[in-house]
Amino acid sequence: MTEETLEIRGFRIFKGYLDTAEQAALVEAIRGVVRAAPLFSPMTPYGKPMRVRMTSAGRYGWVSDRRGYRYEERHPEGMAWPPIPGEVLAVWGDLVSHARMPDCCLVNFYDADARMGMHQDRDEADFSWPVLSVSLGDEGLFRIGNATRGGKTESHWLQSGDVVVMGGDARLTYHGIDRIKPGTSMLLDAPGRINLTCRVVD
Ligand SMILES: O=C(O)CCC(=O)C(=O)O
Ligand SMILES: [Fe+2]
Repeated sequence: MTEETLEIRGFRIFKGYLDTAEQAALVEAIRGVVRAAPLFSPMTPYGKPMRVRMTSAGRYGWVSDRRGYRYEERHPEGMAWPPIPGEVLAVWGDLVSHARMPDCCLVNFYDADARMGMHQDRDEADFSWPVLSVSLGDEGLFRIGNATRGGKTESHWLQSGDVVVMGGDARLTYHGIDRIKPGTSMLLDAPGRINLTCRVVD
């Protein structure tokens, strides 16, 4: 159900890709992931807590602590990550590839005052695979920068149901979430935003 597709600096933004029922089904599936692998608050390698809480599904999950950013086969509490929900894989299949499925679906939960600083996603082995992002819940202000840190940026409010494909030259472009706008979606029971990013890891 894509309403329109935008392209900003090579980021393909499918506005309203998921309808309300599809969004609700994804939220249910993610609740299952969180029951199996609870959200945790990662530390940056510099010892500062990250503002988002996160968990993962798939063969690998993304973690961060004093030892650095990396993928691990186990949650910090020791359990294996649950499988990536079929609803998420379906979006990947439609927009990226049927030939290879992602190894990791990172789940980021933003509460009303969470944000994510500008960064590149570069812990994966093969940058020819895009990162696919799904937004659920309150709107988030997505900032898109450049191939190196700094410089002029462009921003776009990501809404519930929007899907972004970050591939090609945009794969290593800096990006982040400046803030969310609590109360802009009724999808979740409380203010907040969920973002899913699917990644091919190795
Ligand atoms: O929350 C978002 O929309 C982006 C998340 C992100 O960039 C990441 O998890 O690497
Ligand atoms: Fe990212």
